[in-house]
Amino acid sequence: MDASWQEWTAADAARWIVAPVADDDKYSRGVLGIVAGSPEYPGAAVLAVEAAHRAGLGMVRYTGPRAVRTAVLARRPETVTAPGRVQAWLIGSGIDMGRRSFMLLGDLQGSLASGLPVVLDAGALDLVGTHTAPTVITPHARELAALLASREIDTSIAQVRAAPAEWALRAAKELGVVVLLKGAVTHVCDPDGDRSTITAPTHWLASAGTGDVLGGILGALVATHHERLATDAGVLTALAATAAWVHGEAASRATAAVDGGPITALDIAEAIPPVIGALLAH
Ligand SMILES: NC(=O)C1=CN([C@@H]2O[C@H](COP(=O)(O)OP(=O)(O)OC[C@H]3O[C@@H](n4cnc5c(N)ncnc54)[C@H](OP(=O)(O)O)[C@@H]3O)[C@@H](O)[C@H]2O)[C@@H](O)CC1
Ligand SMILES: Nc1ncnc2c1ncn2[C@@H]1O[C@H](COP(=O)(O)OP(=O)(O)O)[C@@H](O)[C@H]1O
Repeated sequence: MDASWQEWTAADAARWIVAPVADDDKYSRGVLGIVAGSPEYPGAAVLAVEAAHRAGLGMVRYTGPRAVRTAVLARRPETVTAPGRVQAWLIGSGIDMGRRSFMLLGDLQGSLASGLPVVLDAGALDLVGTHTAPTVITPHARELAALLASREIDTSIAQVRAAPAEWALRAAKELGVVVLLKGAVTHVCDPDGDRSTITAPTHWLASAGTGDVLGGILGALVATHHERLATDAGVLTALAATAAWVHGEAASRATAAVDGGPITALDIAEAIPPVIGALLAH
């Protein structure tokens, strides 16, 4: 691998975790708007919302389809389902690009037009480049290959899997956004040359929904740092690397709690708070 890729550490991550102070309220801490989940994939919204709450932020607003809202509220009644102001967006998880309704597309485009920092995942990845908001995309190898192919950049899943560092960097430069390319080693980079790897501490992560949990963690970190992001969009890269580190560490703790046995995406979300606590004490 290129020597300029550095492994993100606990000490690096600890710099990006903030706890509330006396004059904070739920709004100053950051509100994350989530446009995710669908009748086909309601669980993705539940997982992203759960992870965002567990990572620590002021509020989550979720205004998706009624059936999905019901599922989200059953798991996390703290979630606000009325529309309103937010400081950051997580969009696309659990959405099938090919089945987006006119209304949903309007919601996605509205989020992007807000100019607020945005985490673009799964079914919203094709919208990258249609706006100027500070953006981080969170594809896995198949999604990155499809996205690049749609921009007439000739590649394949096999090529992305064989050289993830190169393709993540190429995508960041061509698309002008922060790229978090998921895998057993996650690559985070931006067009300015910042680049980090996060090596997953456990392969039990390879199960359905863990990417949705990562999106929730990252969305929460972005919302929490909204004031800094308003003047310095460059910190998005560090926030993305921190989210991947927290995700891996939560998975590590979750499997350790079951003697190294299997874990689910929800187990990972539930293991986030002690990871945040340990980073605050770091
Ligand atoms: N709980 C939830 O709500 C969850 C919701 N989720 C949401 O789902 C959405 C899609 O995300 P994704 O990454 O899974 O799909 P995607 O990149 O389009 O790849 C599809 C490819 O997989 C392949 N394939 C399928 N079955 C296969 C098999 N048995 N064995 C081998 N291959 C198989 C299939 O190949 P094919 O069958 O066409 O040959 C196709 O190429 C996304 O919005 C995400 O957020 C997920 O997070 C999970 C939890
Ligand atoms: N073999 C593996 N070892 C460790 N981590 C993995 C492995 N495969 C995938 N992951 C991690 O698991 C998560 C899977 O996310 P994603 O592919 O979006 O799944 P889903 O769409 O089901 O949520 C990512 O964070 C990725 O880095």
